[in-house]
Amino acid sequence: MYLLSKYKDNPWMGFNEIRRKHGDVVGLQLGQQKAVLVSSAEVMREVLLLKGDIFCDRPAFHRYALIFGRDRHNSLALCDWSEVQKVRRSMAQSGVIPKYGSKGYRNLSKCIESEIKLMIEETIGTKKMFVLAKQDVLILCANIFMKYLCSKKPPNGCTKFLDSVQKYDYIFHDINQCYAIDFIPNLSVFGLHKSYFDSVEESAISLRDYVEKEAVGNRLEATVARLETDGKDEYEDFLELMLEHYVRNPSSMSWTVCMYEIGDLIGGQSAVGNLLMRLIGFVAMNPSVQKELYIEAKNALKTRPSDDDIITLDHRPVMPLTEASILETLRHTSSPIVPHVNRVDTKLQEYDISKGTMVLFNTYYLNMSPEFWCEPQRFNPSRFISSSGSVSHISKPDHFFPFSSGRRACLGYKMVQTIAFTAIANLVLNYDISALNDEQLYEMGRQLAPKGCLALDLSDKCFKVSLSPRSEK
Ligand code: HEM
Repeated sequence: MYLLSKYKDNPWMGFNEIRRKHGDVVGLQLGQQKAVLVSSAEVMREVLLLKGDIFCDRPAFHRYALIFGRDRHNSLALCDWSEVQKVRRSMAQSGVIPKYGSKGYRNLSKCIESEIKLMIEETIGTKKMFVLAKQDVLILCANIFMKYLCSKKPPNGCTKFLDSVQKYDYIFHDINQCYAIDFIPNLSVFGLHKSYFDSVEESAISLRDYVEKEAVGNRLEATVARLETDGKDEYEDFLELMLEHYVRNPSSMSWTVCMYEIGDLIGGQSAVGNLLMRLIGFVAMNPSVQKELYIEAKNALKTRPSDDDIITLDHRPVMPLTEASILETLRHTSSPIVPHVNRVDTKLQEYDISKGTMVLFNTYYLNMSPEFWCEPQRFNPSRFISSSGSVSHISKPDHFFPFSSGRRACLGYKMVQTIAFTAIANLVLNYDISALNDEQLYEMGRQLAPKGCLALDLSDKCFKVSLSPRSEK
């Protein structure tokens, strides 16, 4: 803890020092918590894949419980592995990882396109420069998530909806932090962070209420009515799929678990919003990359014209650089894998790992070390492009897995890739994106420096960019 506290601004530098001194598998005692730091792709694969059935639980941080009704097992991402988790994970998978060409995929691409089109129509008509803030990006993503998962379109300016967007981001920001009290729960007797934790819990309770009343509303009654009249397995959206499962198998998932599941997935809006804002920031700071992205988008529309001159998911195969700009943002973000915990005594390489040890993954080292990447600090999407003849395609090295792997791997990667792709492609096609002024440029550089955390500063403190409509497309 002492060594890590030396690197308050970026604890990953502390992890790197530990790796340099002691190797790829290092046992740590973090307060009352036994932990092991792993820093090689080979050992990570041992944890995530080879012994995925052993390292499948999560740490029991009190903070996690506060967000989920005082029981972290209500959460999709922070619970231990269980029969309920198996069921709700596979259900979530069919909702947020729709197969290419399926009805779900077509529905997702329609939701994304209509929201992006709306944003462009509302802003481009003015032909004036405007300021884009993180809140705008979060609202765009929240609209897509609500529409796709629950077929809901909150009215413009709806205060309950705007409040939920802000609260989801607040909770997301908190989950991405790490506190000494997580590892030394006894510190709570000193009332450390009490008012802050109270406000996190309050926001989480209010979001739970929002989900049940506004996102779900009367859909349970509607699902029951549909099943009684036609009984067909045709569901409209993820919410209906989940409610249908609840009606048919009430003993396999409680109502509370269902409400947290849909709430967790709607909350994915904040992860996508923060990543997209990062990508927009990187594009603003790197005009030469922006120019290449613009040319790629313009050419894609020429070879595959679309209604309304919008870049759609159908353009993905001919826009590898745009795809690569998302990967490069993920590399720079170096968001950590949520810690895993082993449920029985086991071994990692030749080391004994006792039951209940928390595994920390040194993804920062794998993503930012000059041992693995040429000029790792540079934002250079082309590093993910390979060419065979005149055809370019994406190629990812084996040590890069931003969404993790195995039975607890991220469920949101398709939402991230599809939304971020369509949004950035249409933004660069229509606008020149730049820093607002020198002060904002400095802030952007500071906030985008790799720190192993996906959450940007909260909306009121986050950098802003300027968008000037292009004179020609
Ligand atoms: C840039 C955005 C995102 C990144 C970098 C990211 C990354 C990750 C990582 C590294 C994990 C941990 C995997 C593990 O422990 O092995 C994870 C878990 C998870 N992610 Fe994401 N994620 C993102 C967005 C999303 C979105 C948009 C959603 C929902 C739609 C989502 C849903 C989940 C869930 C449910 C889990 C927990 C899975 C489980 O524990 O079984 N993620 N994510």
